[in-house]
Amino acid sequence: MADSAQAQKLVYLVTGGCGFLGEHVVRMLLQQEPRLRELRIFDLHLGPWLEELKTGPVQVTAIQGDVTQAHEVAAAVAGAHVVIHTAGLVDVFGRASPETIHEVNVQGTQNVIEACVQAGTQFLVYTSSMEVVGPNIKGHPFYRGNEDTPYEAIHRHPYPCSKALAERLVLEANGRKVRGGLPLVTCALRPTGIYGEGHQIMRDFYHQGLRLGGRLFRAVPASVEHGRVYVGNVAWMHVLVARELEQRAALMGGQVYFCYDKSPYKSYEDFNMEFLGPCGLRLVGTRPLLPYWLLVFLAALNALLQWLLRPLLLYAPLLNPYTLAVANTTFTVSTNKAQRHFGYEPLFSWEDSRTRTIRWVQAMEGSVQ
Ligand SMILES: NC(=O)C1=CN([C@@H]2O[C@H](COP(=O)(O)OP(=O)(O)OC[C@H]3O[C@@H](n4cnc5c(N)ncnc54)[C@H](O)[C@@H]3O)[C@@H](O)[C@H]2O)C=CC1
Ligand SMILES: C[C@@H](CO)CCC[C@@H](C)[C@H]1CC[C@H]2[C@@H]3[C@H](O)CC4=CC(=O)CC[C@]4(C)[C@H]3CC[C@]12C
Repeated sequence: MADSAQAQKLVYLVTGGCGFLGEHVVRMLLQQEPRLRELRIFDLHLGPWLEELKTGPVQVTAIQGDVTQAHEVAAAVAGAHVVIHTAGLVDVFGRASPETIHEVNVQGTQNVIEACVQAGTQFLVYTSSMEVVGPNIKGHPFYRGNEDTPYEAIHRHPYPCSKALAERLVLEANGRKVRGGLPLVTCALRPTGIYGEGHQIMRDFYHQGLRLGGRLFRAVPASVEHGRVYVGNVAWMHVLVARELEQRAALMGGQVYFCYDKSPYKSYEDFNMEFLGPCGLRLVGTRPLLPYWLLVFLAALNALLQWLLRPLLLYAPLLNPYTLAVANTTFTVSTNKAQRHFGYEPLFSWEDSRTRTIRWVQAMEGSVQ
């Protein structure tokens, strides 16, 4: 693939290319992959920003489609050299049913794999998640762990269950013969909590803080550390993996890589304050204002209300037993596997990542109602 005769010859497909991460992957590919001829962006909902990309040298093809529909996926994959599969239903709030989460995240991924096999597409990069590992239902900490750190990964929630199943499908598909007889080369990237421009939960916290008079109230102890990674670096890692998979198929095929960078280890809330603080918000309390047992009670109450109200309306607050458990369990990654296997170094320093995210939050101010 790296040979110069193939300059501007490659066709890439990004599923979920209009999502938070997907948009960064799309833009990163256009900036950093000189061999691109065509970039296909497949998503359930296409963004208007795609129009501006269509004037560049690379053919940008927007495809409105659903990963659960095998024929739509097959049509999008036909003729692609590389597929980056980021599409997924990211729902830990109970907005979608467990069946829908499974259908999109697991069946959707199976459809992508089968489409690669049928079309003769040899390279598949899958966006997995740290949630495939943990935090587990027992709340065991994962402290500075790497891809080989033993951890009891036991899940009940539909989202991590679906990501774990889908990741397994992708890894097991490595080596399958695709049309034409060549082996499929797959690999899975596991971001920790992604942040950066476009992050919906950061947006929600910002607006909540404004509604509360510029304050947010600490709910999680500052000692609980949460792994975070800048979206630009996650996108860069996807682009690099896609680029290196052919040359290093024997090493990288069937492997998992945590997505990491130099973002500091902090609690979820303290980390968010790195951006929300300079935008005028204040985190009240050096300790959680409410005792943990009360938060557990409120989270359980929210779950009960969600269930009771379901026939009438969708009640899906941020706080539920699962999000409380995740936010209260240390999960941090310390690894250099991506650097060793394919030369990954973060493209954005922590200072750049922070500045970019702050600028994005500041730009939102104008749009606050
Ligand atoms: N946001 C985070 O902190 C993390 C996200 N991830 C993974 O990264 C990937 C992207 O996540 P985000 O960008 O945060 O979410 P997102 O919700 O912003 O993006 C997902 C995209 O997939 C599309 N999509 C959903 N269902 C689809 C379907 N049936 N057919 C076609 N497209 C569909 C959505 O329209 C959306 O554009 C997901 O696979 C997620 O599991 C992994 C770790 C952390
Ligand atoms: C107790 C609340 C009071 O402020 C704080 C609630 C914060 C939660 C909504 C988030 C805390 C940790 C987040 C998750 C984590 O970053 C790992 C994730 C990986 C993914 O693949 C998808 C998103 C998420 C599950 C992410 C979701 C939001 C949190 C639970």
